[in-house]
Amino acid sequence: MSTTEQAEVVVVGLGVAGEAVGGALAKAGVDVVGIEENLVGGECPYWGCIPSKMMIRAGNLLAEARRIPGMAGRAAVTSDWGPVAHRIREEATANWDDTIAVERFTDAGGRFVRGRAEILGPDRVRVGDTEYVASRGLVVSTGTEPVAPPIDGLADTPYWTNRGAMEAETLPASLLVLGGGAIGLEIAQAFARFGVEVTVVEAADRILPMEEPEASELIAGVLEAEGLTVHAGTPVRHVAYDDATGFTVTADGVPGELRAERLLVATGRRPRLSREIRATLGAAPDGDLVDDRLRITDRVWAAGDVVGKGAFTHVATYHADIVVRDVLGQDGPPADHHALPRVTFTDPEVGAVGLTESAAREEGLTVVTGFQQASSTTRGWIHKAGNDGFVKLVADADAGYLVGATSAGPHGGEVLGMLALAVHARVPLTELESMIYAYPTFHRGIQEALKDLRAAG
Ligand SMILES: Cc1cc2nc3c(=O)[nH]c(=O)nc-3n(C[C@H](O)[C@H](O)[C@H](O)COP(=O)(O)OP(=O)(O)OC[C@H]3O[C@@H](n4cnc5c(N)ncnc54)[C@H](O)[C@@H]3O)c2cc1C
Ligand SMILES: NC(=O)c1ccc[n+]([C@@H]2O[C@H](COP(=O)([O-])OP(=O)(O)OC[C@H]3O[C@@H](n4cnc5c(N)ncnc54)[C@H](O)[C@@H]3O)[C@@H](O)[C@H]2O)c1
Repeated sequence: MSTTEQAEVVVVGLGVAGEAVGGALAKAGVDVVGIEENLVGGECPYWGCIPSKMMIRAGNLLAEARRIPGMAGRAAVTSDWGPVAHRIREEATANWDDTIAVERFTDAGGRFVRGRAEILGPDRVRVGDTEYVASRGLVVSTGTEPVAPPIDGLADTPYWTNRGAMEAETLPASLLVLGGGAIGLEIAQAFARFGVEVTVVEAADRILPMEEPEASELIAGVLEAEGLTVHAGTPVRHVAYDDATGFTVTADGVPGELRAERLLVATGRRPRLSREIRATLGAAPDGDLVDDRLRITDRVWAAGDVVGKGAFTHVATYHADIVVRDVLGQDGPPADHHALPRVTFTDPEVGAVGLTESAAREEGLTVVTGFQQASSTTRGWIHKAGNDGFVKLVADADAGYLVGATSAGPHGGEVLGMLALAVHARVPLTELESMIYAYPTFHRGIQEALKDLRAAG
């Protein structure tokens, strides 16, 4: 027999966004039911940001040690995946156990339900035999799921998504990575630094196709110099698997067959929100899911990856703050994604904010750009080994401020900080030109790129 439970707010999906919304509302005294079918905390702590960055930190240590010859003496480097797998199990994920996160939510006053929520309408969901009715609001924070491309044979193979890679206790001898985006490249480089023979196959004509072409060229060059093989513009036609020989892949433009012990599919993610559920919630079938208060309709909010404005943890927490304020009836700035920052944590890191040059041109802006190689700055020259990188600025010449920027290089994600502020606050170029840049820092490359931008127009 089915039962009905009332709540003020029902949150579907307690990943980064849902956990933040549910926890904050519960702390504010709102009667919240939070529903999670898997682990409270979502993709980021268990299979995403945190474990991948532990791998990257370890891989970067190996790479730095290998840079010692010619710079600081000799180093004999022997890699061991054991401490990385152990850290991911013990420190990051508690062996993929969310007890602490559940307690954090219930201690705040939330009512926790483990199970898959079926959204029945703008004010109700069902989990098993229980219907939960929300008197004040429904929050949809169901995240994204990996997309598997319709490649002949792929579905019948035991390929990895990010989850398989994050859970790896031992490393394969060889890895084929489908997709040269953030997930594919971060994992590819980290695994390769531990001795895995890695091949990346990207369907678009360059890896990191969403970022500046200079970034794609930079990272492809660095990866190839580290011994990885990178194929771009080579869509995969067929995948096969055999226990004895592993994976075999054929791709247009790649002679013969590619073989590897493991295959990672990292070809993008899609929101966990079907067209039927959009309709059930009263959203249009296509286009923006939410308004600038993150409302789908009057009493239904969405937050995080599912919104489709950037699949990043910082977007999920940004959305969560806005939803919490709006549910509580508090004032605050509306959601604004014009200065969306993102960092691909390869080495060198590719930090970017706002529009790329081509995106700015597509918007019809009068675009002017400035560029500076990291190795030509004093700090980059001193740094020497591992100094690949650049700063690229994209300005709206008519408005006189930056609309986008890329900082690739050592600490590229940190250098991004002031560029993100400049794009966010639409700081006039004249202000950026008149400030003092500490010497010798990587961010002084911004000052040089500004000079280049002025010289260009
Ligand atoms: C390998 C990898 C590395 C990443 N690295 C970074 C990084 O360095 N920096 C960064 O900013 N971002 C990174 N991300 C992205 C980041 O993980 C996501 O942006 C973030 O997790 C989004 O949070 P969310 O709450 O929107 O979604 P999720 O974390 O996906 O949470 C959604 C939750 O909803 C639950 N759910 C879905 N449907 C239902 C239902 N019907 N009923 C009940 N529960 C449901 C799911 O089980 C899940 O727990 C990475 C992602 C991956 C895969
Ligand atoms: N550092 C970070 O912040 C970070 C790290 C990892 C993931 N993420 C988030 O997760 C999202 C998903 O990551 P992702 O790397 O899966 O997606 P992505 O969209 O960033 O990259 C997918 C890549 O796969 C390529 N591709 C698509 N179909 C293909 C095919 N059939 N064969 C070969 N290549 C194909 C695309 O052209 C693209 O380059 C990212 O967009 C990002 O928002 C963020």
